[in-house]
Amino acid sequence: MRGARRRAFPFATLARMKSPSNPGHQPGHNTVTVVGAGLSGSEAALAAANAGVQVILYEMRPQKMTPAHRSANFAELVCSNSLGGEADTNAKGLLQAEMLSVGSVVMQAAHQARLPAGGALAVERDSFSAQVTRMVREHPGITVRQEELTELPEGITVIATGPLTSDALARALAPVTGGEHLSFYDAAAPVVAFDSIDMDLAFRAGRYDQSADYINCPMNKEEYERFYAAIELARSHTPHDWEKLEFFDGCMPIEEIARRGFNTPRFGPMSPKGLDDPRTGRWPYAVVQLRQEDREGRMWSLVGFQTGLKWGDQKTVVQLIPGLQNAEIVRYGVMHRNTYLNAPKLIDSTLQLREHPRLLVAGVLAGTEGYLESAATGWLAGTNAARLARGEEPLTPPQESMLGGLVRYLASANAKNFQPMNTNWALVPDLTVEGRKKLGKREKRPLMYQRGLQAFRAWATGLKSVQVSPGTPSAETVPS
Ligand SMILES: Cc1cc2nc3c(=O)[nH]c(=O)nc-3n(C[C@H](O)[C@H](O)[C@H](O)COP(=O)(O)OP(=O)(O)OC[C@H]3O[C@@H](n4cnc5c(N)ncnc54)[C@H](O)[C@@H]3O)c2cc1C
Repeated sequence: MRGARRRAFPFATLARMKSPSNPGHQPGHNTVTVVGAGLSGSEAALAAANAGVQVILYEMRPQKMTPAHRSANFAELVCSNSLGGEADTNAKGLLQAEMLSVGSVVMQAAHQARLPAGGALAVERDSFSAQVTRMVREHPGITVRQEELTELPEGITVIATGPLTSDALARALAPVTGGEHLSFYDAAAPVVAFDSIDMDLAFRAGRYDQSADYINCPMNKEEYERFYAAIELARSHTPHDWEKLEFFDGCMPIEEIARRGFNTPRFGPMSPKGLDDPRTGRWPYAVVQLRQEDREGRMWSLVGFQTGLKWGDQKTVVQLIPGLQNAEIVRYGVMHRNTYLNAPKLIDSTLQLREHPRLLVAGVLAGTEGYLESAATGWLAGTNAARLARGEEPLTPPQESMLGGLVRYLASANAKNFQPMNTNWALVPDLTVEGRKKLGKREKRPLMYQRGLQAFRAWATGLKSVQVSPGTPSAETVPS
């Protein structure tokens, strides 16, 4: 079994720690505190509780809401309702399979709440988070405290407070992170009502004849030029201070994409590739795709249209899209603060803070991007927190696995311009087969998928606290 060989937490140190900042918070030796019940915190709490330790879970909602959350539910999805592609050619597909194999609560709930979305794992958001909430609340080993934590508690703690960590806790984190936590903004896309979409202009299709789960709004050149001019004008009305900020490439506002050039949206979220317009039999000049948001299909979000435009301007821009000329916007796009640590400077691949090994971080705060990545790092942080509580070494999954690749990247990336990272194939070692010069992506990725899943399952099988589900991958030999 591969594992990081350091930072077991000595209990003598535990005894010397400061008294608790929150009255009534008294973690014992077999107790782990988890702060935040989002994607990562819910997963961390269940992983630790399933490993047999007592968990105290703090969640500040609904007493104190974040700017993006709307409910009191745990693991609320604040923007898209997709956990990414499931195929064995997709890096997210591998991470999903790894998480399923160790009984991830987020993956279980996602499968129960899934909606049709081509090759992606999309969910009905309310039933998804209701299901996670139920599983966390019903676990006998978890005590939920619905309050904001404003100081770091004593004892072994997983901090999973996400991109919208409350200001008070962010301040409390500064001394242990050396003030090296950063913040910037990213954006959510508008959602429109299905019955306001003109289906005489829009058409249902998936790219390259994949299942027709998307609604596509096609544009000819003149329509695109009008749309582009409007978005340029709208951008000039919007306060400019956010433009100096850095964005995740995968969540860049559409107006920022447009600022980079006339054709940039057409080569990004508005790409027409693989979409035959039934009216012309050809690919349009540009396309806006809509993805189903709720089980009934009454709400559809504009794919890749995260935006911080003022709401009046947003409406003008959206209604210039053919098929959306009368669109009713049921949720406007917004931009939000994002808090994360400079992971390579601060954390080990076990997700412990190097200088404060009793503290573990997970989710966006740990420098990951994405729902699935947050959940997966939550699972590892919870598992390692439980190991520390039992006096065992914390571990790192194998490097061939997607989770192993991700946490190794967090601990070892270039700290200078560190930006949150999501799952991708470059995180795991490349694959070569003896006697073959070069494998194409389509050939190689399913093999990397099997290699990663086999390695992960073998590693997880060695963890006494984890039940690894039988089944995939196939028994055929995987090249190393
Ligand atoms: C606006 C926005 C849109 C996003 N869109 C997407 C997307 O479309 N797809 C995607 O994959 N990812 C998206 N992300 C990024 C990321 O995947 C999600 O934010 C994800 O929810 C992060 O999981 P997490 O567990 O780190 O944080 P969260 O899920 O936000 O969980 C953190 C929890 O901690 C609680 N909390 C905060 N401070 C305290 C405190 N002091 N005491 C107690 N509780 C506290 C919060 O209330 C929250 O419930 C988006 C992020 C933002 C901000």
